[in-house]
Amino acid sequence: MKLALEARALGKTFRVKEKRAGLRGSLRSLFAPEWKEKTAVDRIDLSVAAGETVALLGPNGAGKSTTIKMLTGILHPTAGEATVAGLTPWRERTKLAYRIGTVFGQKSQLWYHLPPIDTFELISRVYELERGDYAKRRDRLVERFELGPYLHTPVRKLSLGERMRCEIAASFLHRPEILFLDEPTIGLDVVVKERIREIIRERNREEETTVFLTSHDAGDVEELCSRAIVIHHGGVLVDRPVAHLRRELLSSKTVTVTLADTEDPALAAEWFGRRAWAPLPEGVELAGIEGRRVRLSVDLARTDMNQLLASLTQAARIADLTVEDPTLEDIIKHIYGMEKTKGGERT
Ligand SMILES: Nc1ncnc2c1ncn2[C@@H]1O[C@H](COP(=O)(O)OP(=O)(O)OP(=O)(O)O)[C@@H](O)[C@H]1O
Repeated sequence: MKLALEARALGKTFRVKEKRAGLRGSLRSLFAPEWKEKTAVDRIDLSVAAGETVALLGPNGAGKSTTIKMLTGILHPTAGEATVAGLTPWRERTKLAYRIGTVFGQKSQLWYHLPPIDTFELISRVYELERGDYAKRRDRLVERFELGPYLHTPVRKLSLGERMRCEIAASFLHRPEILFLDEPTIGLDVVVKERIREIIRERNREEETTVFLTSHDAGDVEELCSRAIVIHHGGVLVDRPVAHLRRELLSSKTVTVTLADTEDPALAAEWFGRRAWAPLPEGVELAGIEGRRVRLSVDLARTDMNQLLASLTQAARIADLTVEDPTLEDIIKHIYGMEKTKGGERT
């Protein structure tokens, strides 16, 4: 198996100024600052095979951006080693730039006052792309991302969605082997998100581009990635195929019951909260009530689903009933929760 990237005991500790309390403390901090060490990434191990699509997940402050910055050579680690496309990122950053693409959702790589076509041209010169090949590739990306109408408009006048499509097209121009994406769809509408994901998937399929992304959007993970690495407090918590996350980590189902319209919706709360069961059976939680629709979260380890459905149909006249897997969003929340509980036990 060819590796696209590998990190061993990779860590980053920042030195941060500790602020003292009060005005006098602030003044003292100004003239005699007190420093403390802050671990952003705690000696993580990870490896990604060539052609794989991997999501790096974690709550705010978990160390995702710091990890990506070390893997792309922007930051020097304070511990450990990493190899990306066979290179040490922070020592061979220029060489690495030819082999990888980067997209930071919060930071533009396009020249703000220039139209995207000029940035594309500059990129083609920086990477010394062959003219004919570059023109063909640019035209194909322009067509796939539907950039035609914005190509000659200065970037500062583009909407966020238009700009992000240009950003991602720009990162693909030099045929990177590995694409690093930090929050690529943040703030975009569903249509643009979908378009971006579709083209990233296409590049992965056709050119076997390795994708390594961070996102708070479960859709990015579900639609783009085959594996998820969850980090928390700077360390790796879970590393699993996305398809397994659901099965292995949350043994719950969401049951949605729609009461028949002969039933009074005002009674729903009473039925499910008090009348039908008082209290709700063990392992069943009321997840929400909207009019006649009631959502229940059911823990399969503690509840017999057959019995539950039977008692539901007895308790009320039901127009519709669905049983679904929890969303990836729920699962990720659950994983963070697991870590919190562990943290609680430790302290
Ligand atoms: N330059 C820096 N100096 C000091 N501390 C930093 C620096 N950069 C990051 N940190 C700290 O390191 C930790 C990890 O930050 P990082 O940006 O990697 O998290 P993240 O997982 O990307 O979070 P988010 O989802 O909010 O973007 C945070 O506590 C952050 O405050």
